[in-house]
Amino acid sequence: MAGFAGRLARCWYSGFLRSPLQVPALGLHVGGPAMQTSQKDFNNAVSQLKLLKEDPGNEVKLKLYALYKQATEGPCNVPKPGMLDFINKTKWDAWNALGSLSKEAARQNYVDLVSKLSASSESPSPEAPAADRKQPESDSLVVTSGDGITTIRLNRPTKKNALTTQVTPSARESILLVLSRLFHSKTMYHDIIAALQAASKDESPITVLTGSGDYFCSGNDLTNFTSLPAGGPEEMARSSAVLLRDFVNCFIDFPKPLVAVVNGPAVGISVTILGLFDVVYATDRATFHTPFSHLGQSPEGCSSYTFPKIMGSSKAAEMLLFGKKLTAQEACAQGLVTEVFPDSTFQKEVWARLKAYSKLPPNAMRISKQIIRDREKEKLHAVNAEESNVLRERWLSDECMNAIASFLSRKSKL
Ligand SMILES: CCCCCCCCCCC/C=C/C(=O)SCCNC(=O)CCNC(=O)[C@H](O)C(C)(C)COP(=O)(O)OP(=O)(O)OC[C@H]1O[C@@H](n2cnc3c(N)ncnc32)[C@H](O)[C@@H]1OP(=O)(O)O
Repeated sequence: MAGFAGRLARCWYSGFLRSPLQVPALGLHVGGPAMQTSQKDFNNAVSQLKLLKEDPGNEVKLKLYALYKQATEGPCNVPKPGMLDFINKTKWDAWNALGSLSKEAARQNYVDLVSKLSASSESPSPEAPAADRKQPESDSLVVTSGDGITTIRLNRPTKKNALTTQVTPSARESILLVLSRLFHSKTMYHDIIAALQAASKDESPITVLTGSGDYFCSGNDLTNFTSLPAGGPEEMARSSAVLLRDFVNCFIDFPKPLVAVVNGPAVGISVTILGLFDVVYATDRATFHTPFSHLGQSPEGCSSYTFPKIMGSSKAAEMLLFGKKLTAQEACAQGLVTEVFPDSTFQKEVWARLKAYSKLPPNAMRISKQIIRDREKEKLHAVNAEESNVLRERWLSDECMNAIASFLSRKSKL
């Protein structure tokens, strides 16, 4: 007890417990020296936010939004938006969660949060940009070329490289712009399409898709479903089906050797498109999971056609209908993966091999790919169109809505 009291006292004196109460969900101060922040400090923080070099992520942006509203308007005083108005409901929830926090305390929390973000965005990034970094379409996707290889790297490691339709805002965007861009604009899917189109015409003989961090990709970002456009769910489903079809078409039509360097687990659409790659190298840590039924959805990426062809109809059904997760070794035995490498040597071995392959005559490789793939293209486009149409319906189903709501409320994980 004495030890605990001593530690408590030391914490108190070192300022750790300066603010005696906290709102647990957001980790916010609600008392103590909060009253000392002036309107000027607050205005400075609002300006400072515009200079951030890195996207703080949607969760932090929501906190900032809520604190800004509380600091300027006081406790939430507007009616709760409807169930399907996901975005406004999420914003309302964040603001409402601040309860009766005073305007002064909200100002203090806002200033503290911005100053923390500014400090961390000034420290050097752990992944320094490669010297040959070419066209960063956004921070979520990094495209580099070198050694005869163009590498398209999914770069949202904190979200397991989920494919978002929300844009990573670049530096110098005002809070209003940051918030408005939370909703719609160019997406990671569009960035990948653009990167593939550029790579199809560039000098590199080989193109690679890989991920940053411990995941290859966790599939479609399920929070994409919260961005309801003006036309409501029907419009969201319609435009998403068009986006999906265009996205998959780029893989079907890609003219050069396309290699997946699967650096960790892969989920959903990042698994299904593998059937459209020429070669798939995987670390032994990778797993392959298509939980479409769990999500009330259905197969895409031409997997309803390529998977039965690659692994036989019954193995394909176990993955696509029942969501059986394959280990890297199983995926290799079933033909989805070309070769599995020990995680400790994965990067070294794979890149050395790809560098050697990239020295092969590029035209010969393109022509060989054409002969192998061309007779299937028409069929693949038809399958892609059909899968996208079926998904359009699925996205409006209760099964799908409930599964997404469940993930968003953190009740379910795969
Ligand atoms: C209608 C709108 C669509 C518009 C676009 C259409 C375009 C085509 C769409 C094609 C259809 C695609 C289908 C699919 O891909 S289905 C597969 C979807 N993916 C999932 O269901 C995976 C969900 N994630 C998880 O189950 C777990 O996060 C996972 C097992 C991947 C990892 O678990 P772990 O415990 O290791 O890590 P965390 O859960 O703590 O994850 C860290 C943070 O990352 C967030 N995260 C991870 N994956 C996703 C995701 N797919 N969507 C959204 N967010 C994701 C996770 O929430 C954590 O975030 P926080 O730190 O903020 O909590």
